[in-house]
Amino acid sequence: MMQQYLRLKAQHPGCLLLFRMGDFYELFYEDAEKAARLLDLTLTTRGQSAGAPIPMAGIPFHALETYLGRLIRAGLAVAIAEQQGEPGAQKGPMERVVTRIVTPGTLVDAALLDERSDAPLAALFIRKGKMGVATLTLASGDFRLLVCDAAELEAQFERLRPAEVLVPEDLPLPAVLETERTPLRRLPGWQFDATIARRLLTAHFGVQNLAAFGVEAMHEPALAAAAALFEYVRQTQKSELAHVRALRLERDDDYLWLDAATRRNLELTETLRGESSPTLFSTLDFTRTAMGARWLKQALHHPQRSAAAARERQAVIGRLLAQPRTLDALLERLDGLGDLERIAARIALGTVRPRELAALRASLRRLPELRALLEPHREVPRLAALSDSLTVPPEALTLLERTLADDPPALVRDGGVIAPGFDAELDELRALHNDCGAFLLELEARERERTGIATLKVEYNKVHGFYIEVSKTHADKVPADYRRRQTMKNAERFITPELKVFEDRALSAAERALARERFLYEELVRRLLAWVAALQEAGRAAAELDGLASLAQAAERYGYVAPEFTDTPGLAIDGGRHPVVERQVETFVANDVRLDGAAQRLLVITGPNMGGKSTFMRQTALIALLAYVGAWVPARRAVIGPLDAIYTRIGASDDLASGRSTFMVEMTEAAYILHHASERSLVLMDEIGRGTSTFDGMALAWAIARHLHGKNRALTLFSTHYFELTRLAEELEACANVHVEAVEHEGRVVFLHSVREGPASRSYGIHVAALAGMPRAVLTQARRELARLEARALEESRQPQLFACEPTDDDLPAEPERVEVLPAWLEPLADVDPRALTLGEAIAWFERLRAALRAAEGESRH
Ligand SMILES: Nc1ncnc2c1ncn2[C@@H]1O[C@H](COP(=O)(O)OP(=O)(O)OP(=O)(O)O)[C@@H](O)[C@H]1O
Repeated sequence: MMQQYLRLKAQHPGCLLLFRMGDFYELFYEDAEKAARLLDLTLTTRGQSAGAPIPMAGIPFHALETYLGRLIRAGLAVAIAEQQGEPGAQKGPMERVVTRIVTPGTLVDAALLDERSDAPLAALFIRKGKMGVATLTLASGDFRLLVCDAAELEAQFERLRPAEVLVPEDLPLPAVLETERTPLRRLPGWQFDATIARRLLTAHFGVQNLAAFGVEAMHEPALAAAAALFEYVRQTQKSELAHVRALRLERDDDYLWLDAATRRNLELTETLRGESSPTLFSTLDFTRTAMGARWLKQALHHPQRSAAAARERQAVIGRLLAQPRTLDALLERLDGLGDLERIAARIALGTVRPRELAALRASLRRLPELRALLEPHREVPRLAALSDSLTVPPEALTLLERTLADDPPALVRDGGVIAPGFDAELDELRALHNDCGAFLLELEARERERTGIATLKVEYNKVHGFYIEVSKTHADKVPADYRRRQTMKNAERFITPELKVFEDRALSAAERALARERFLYEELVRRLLAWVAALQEAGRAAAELDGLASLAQAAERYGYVAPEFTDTPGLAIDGGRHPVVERQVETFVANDVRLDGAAQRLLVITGPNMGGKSTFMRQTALIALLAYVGAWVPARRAVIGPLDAIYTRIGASDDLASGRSTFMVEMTEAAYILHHASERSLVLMDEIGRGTSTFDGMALAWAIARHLHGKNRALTLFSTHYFELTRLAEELEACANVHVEAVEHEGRVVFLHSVREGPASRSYGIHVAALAGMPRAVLTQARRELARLEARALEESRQPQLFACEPTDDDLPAEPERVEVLPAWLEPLADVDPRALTLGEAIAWFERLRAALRAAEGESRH
């Protein structure tokens, strides 16, 4: 038996092997140790190997799914070996065969899969700085290829969020993958071969060559990845993947580019802490089906570049909002609609369960109503297309209605899956089983009459089966065709040829009925294969309808508007709000933002901590993103120009795992942006430079801002706590200052959260620290130190400026003019006795003076 175990183990390297032994799945050696640790199982031993006891752990067979779920979530691949044949039927150990391999990226089982998320299997191949990616979502059949820069690895990872990744053994692991929690499988390098892929894929899709899918020479690296991926899936699924019907090439310019940091920072589907709420998705999600939820997540992660595509979706939302009754009826029909997409995949893989087919039948009954609902709105092009996609040939429903029982059990082996009246043989077997009692009574009456023994009984027990019992007193009346089965004290038990035939049939009827059902069920699934493509398409359409209806409901409840698109780069948002934060606070202060390529492409945002800078920047990005998703947006009005990417550098997070300091992460991300951002990119820079010493940080922030303005010419929101950076507006042609407003009230800061033109007047850091409950002594000391620093700064300001700008070709510094007028509010100063002032009052005057000077400078420029 151990030899058998070791052979199976060797055939499935990289898998945890669950080895069926009676009522348990056993694990041995390291597998046992690993499983005992992960699943909290008792580790025992069995037999010996090379003098040492063999570690063993077991899982009761009926709890397999639960334990399997935990192993898969821990990233393991599991092979399950079942016993074959009857126990004791052959000599030696029972035959065992691996019947199922479950890996995180190839899950299709409803019990193990997250209903509301898709996580594909991905394969990577990197050569000469180019990365080929192949992904397959087995549960829906979605198969894609992509070629991109190897440097985009992390961003692609964040976008695709694969459940499992296949990489060639000989690939030096990029740092990102080393720290990834996603399970990695290293496969032999030769499996990553574009020639093999061409052969496999042309055969699979039944085409001469892959040109039909747009595959060209440049896609070689992705094909190499696809070869390994296909082989892996075929091996683990032992299936032909009939539901993988097309290959989609992803192009970099299909979608708005969101780098890894941006996806995380904008908290699209996961908060920075890794929770699922509150996020953009959790806020907008009113979907009624799991398919709809998956569609919406996917849509939020893939804003399209094309304004035309966005407008199509917008139009659907608009129509649903204009026709509340249609929307209500639509929601009612979507409620409880089965997961057509995944059911279709399971049909193709031959793993679909009876209840899922019952759900499919119920859903197919509803599709015509859903379609009828959309018919009157055919002039909205997307609705017409969705309505057309909801068509599944009626034969599929007819077949299910005839074949499948009304309320089938969860598993085929429970019996009762096939409808009565569908199959004569099955009906007869079932009748035989059910009519047992009647037959026996009838036989008893007949035999009594024939033998004249009034006490004759026909009975059954488990050990001896059916028998006719005659008391000893009547032994002489027993007919010649009775065969003795058992002798009792006072009676004899007999069997007749007729009863024997009945016995054989009755006992095996139940078993045969079950076998017949299994056969008919498999036949049903095979016949359903013909409609897999139609079901997939209907599923996708229902998912999109559900997703768009969800966006419509969000728009309605939260008061969103349809954004407009323009061809001129820039953003003009009136009364913009942060979709998630506005749900968390009592009153949200709406803000405007204007960015355009020519006059104002760099906004320097200053103001106190907690003032709302990050919220303002993020909401701008979210509104732009939602616009290209095709959703309505939280604003009074929004006009959005063409965008190719959103980049963010927000917050400082230590990347301890890869040994990069906060500052290193910050600079790496910033460098990436400077290398990639274009005139059509929206860039958010939040407090860049704060990870290093003040002067270093300030100098870097200053140079980065100038680069974004002059070289990238990107649409940039640049928040900073370096007040010196507000001077950029004087030097750069398309730079302006805004600040988040806060007022002091009785020695405390009150945040108004409104964004105003011009720079902030001072840093409220110490007040915020007070709000945070900093000890008084520390605050007092800080105030003193601030005063000292400011005094020194005043001194230094008489010396040459720290960051006097050297004129460059692209920015002509505008020489600020001095204003010689004293504003009215300064007049009371004339009456103040400096010696009577407290230090705090003196600082306050000093601050006001400085702010006034700056404001005056600003005004004179305008
Ligand atoms: N426009 C707004 N209306 C109402 N509340 C807001 C608004 N903007 C921000 N807030 C509230 O203020 C809090 C702080 O905002 P935010 O994180 O944007 O500040 P910040 O200026 O970026 O601070 P820090 O510099 O410390 O990161 C938010 O969590 C939110 O509760």
